[in-house]
Amino acid sequence: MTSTDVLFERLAEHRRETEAMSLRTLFENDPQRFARFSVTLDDLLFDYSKTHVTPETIELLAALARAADVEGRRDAMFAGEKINVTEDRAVLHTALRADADAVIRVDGEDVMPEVRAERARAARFADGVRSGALLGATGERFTDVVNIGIGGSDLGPAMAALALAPYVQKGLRGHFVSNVDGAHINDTLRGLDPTRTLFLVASKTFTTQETMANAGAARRWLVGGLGEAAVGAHFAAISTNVEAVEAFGVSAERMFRFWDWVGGRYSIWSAIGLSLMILIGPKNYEAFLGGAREIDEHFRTAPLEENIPALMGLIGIWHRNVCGYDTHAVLPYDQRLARFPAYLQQLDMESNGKSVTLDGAPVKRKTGPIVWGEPGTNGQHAFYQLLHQGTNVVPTDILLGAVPHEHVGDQHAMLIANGLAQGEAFMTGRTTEEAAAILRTAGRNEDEIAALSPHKTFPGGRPTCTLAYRTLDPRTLGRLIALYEHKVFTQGAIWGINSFDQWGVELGKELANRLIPIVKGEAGAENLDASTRGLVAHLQKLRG
Ligand SMILES: O=P(O)(O)OC[C@H]1O[C@](O)(CO)[C@@H](O)[C@@H]1O
Repeated sequence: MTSTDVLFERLAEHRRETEAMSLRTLFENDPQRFARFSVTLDDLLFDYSKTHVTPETIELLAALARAADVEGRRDAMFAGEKINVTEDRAVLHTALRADADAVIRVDGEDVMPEVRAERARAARFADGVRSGALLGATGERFTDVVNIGIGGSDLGPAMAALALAPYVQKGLRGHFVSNVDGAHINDTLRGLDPTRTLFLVASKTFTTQETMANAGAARRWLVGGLGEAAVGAHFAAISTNVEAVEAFGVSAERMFRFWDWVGGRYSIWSAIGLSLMILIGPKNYEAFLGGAREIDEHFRTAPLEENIPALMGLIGIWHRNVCGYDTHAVLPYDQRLARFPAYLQQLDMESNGKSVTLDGAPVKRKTGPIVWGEPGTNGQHAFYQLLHQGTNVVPTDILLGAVPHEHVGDQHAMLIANGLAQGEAFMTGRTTEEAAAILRTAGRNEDEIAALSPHKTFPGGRPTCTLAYRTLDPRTLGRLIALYEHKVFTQGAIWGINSFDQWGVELGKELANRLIPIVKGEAGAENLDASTRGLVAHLQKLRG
């Protein structure tokens, strides 16, 4: 048995000893509970007191992190070691937001001069679009920026452009096309004017089927409107694959590079963020990077017991491996974070949805949970019923911003009150006796009370972590993303998996490529399994 196995066993035993104690009791027994189980970092507050942890739980979890050498692995990542072993790559999204004078080496070479130079090029381009120095082929100013990408080349900029809408320059609109479904590009282009539209083709590999198909469609649309000669002025590309970009016909000065040591789901900090940089401006984009840098510094230096992303990861381990909860809901009480749960799905599930350890052996325990969520208060009227009374316990993260960008009556107070109320309700629940007492006060008779009170009982004890911040500005968005990145890192290190590859997406891609000619009727279906063959035949019949 390894030292981590021993600690997992001790955690299981500790869980058995403490499970019966309700969250209510934990609060009653310890007036210092909130102070004990919350951490602040400037305006940011991470409150994990509404989870079933005691000082001993945190001690054991921190010991587990130390036994798994989370700190050593963290330092190896920041130092540019090739911790993505299956792809033989460094993992250095942190270099993209590092200090101005940082020196970070990969294979002995300082990558920072190139990082800075490429960001400066992107900033010049963004400024050119924003100021009107860079115009379309007919001399019009760009008003619409269409990012064409998918996964990490879409979710980050799309999520962030919505989150930072108050910072978008007036007169500029961002659009994000990802799905290979032609409806997506079609609906986006409808209503756009080619003379004022700039396309950014964003793809790390520049081979991704969806992106290449959509880029081709955009090119045809533009050529249809303005002719072939206009392509150069209306397209830019972001990729690690110089040759493929050139082959697509984008000139070198319209190509923005990043490097194989930036994972797709960690690439918002690279030129993949160009659409965001154009929309909010290089200065705001720098503040966004700066926010992430603050969290990097905190993650690198704070002791595990006061380290917010490490604690987020450890509490996630507690919920996943010790309490046995399968999913994790992220509930931002901040409408502009509507796409944040989707962004985190890729970050967390593509990183930690793994079944083998770094050396290829089967994992000994469950890895990444299913991550999902919707902004509050919308989710309250959809799936919270299950969160409160369902048979699955779902740990939640509630995100709360103190200061809104706009003041619409007293709606912000209503929003915050709802977020706080849900955390409180998840925690305290309502006993059957309490439900009965409320019914009695409402004048119900004893038969009605007996019939109704079980339905009006809330088990409570449903764990919540709350992240509160001043306002959703570029710096804060950078901090929030980096917190979750390092949370995912902490968990991957404890599970001993590679959080930086994504081989699990390959099989579906291969099979789709094999099926395209079959679906088009250009190849026979005889080698397919009976179900897929039957489905192809049915769809072909419907397609006529
Ligand atoms: O940027 P690319 O190379 O087009 O890849 C897009 C996405 O596809 C994936 O490889 C998964 O299919 C993601 O990891 C990545 O973010």
